[in-house]
Amino acid sequence: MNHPAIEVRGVNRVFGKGRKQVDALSDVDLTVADGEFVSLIGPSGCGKSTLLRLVADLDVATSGELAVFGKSARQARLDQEYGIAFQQSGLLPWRTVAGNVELPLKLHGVSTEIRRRRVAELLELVGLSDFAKSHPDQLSGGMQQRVAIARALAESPRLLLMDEPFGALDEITRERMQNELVRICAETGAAVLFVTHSIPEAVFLSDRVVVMSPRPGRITGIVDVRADGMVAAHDRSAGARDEEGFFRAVGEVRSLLHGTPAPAVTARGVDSR
Ligand SMILES: Nc1ncnc2c1ncn2[C@@H]1O[C@H](COP(=O)(O)OP(=O)(O)OP(=O)(O)O)[C@@H](O)[C@H]1O
Repeated sequence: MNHPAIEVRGVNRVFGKGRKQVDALSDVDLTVADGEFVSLIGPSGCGKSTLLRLVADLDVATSGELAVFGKSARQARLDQEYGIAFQQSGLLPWRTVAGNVELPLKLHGVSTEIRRRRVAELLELVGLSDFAKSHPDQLSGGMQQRVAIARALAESPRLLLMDEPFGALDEITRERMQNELVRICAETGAAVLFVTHSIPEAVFLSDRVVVMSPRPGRITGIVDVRADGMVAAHDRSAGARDEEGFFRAVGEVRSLLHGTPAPAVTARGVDSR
């Protein structure tokens, strides 16, 4: 049986005790299918990063169940089922670009020859073949983020966990990186759980956008961007951002975020009543 990439059931995360208690996540249920791109969006402090960290086995839920490809988060980490990319690229400044990308492979004892081939493939995938010998401080922010994505993909994970990976980039670079990520996901077939503060970014990238409430973080709604006929199922071309359906989806996510009535959306378009 094919397991979903992520299954979260009734997850709660409480930090601290007594007057200092923080209910970060409350009764969260979420399934991310194999190969699906799901974004988490919500106000600051609503628990997006906490949820991602639980999936990545960087933190443990107070209660509830969580599985990654049918395994515990810990087992999935040990089996290198996922790659992680955060807002700060987290590259090691003293290693070259190639040296950074190959690091996970080296740590897992992959032979020099296989590492060399895999790094060449990955750098080609992210368009940085000419920069293998450069150091991170010789690259722009967008290029550094592409190196981080290449590193996250090094072990061919079936799942990518991304926490605002483009948050520190300027708007032009950010859109370019979104286009790149779409292409990389199409080529690798990886599922993605993606945290962002940007509604257009979430709509452009995702199959589904999960909207969370202010603390304690709960899921208040899910916009099924592709299934609701807002953005054509396979259209993630750069031009999709100018389609009417794209704006409808953005409007729907925004109204869920702000708790205002959503415009009625049908498969045929906006219901203007
Ligand atoms: N280790 C911790 N100890 C105590 N409180 C924590 C810890 N980690 C997170 N929190 C609290 O849990 C809540 C959720 O934090 P989290 O970082 O998940 O939010 P977020 O939605 O990712 O926020 P942002 O959009 O600002 O990055 C916040 O109130 C935060 O202060």
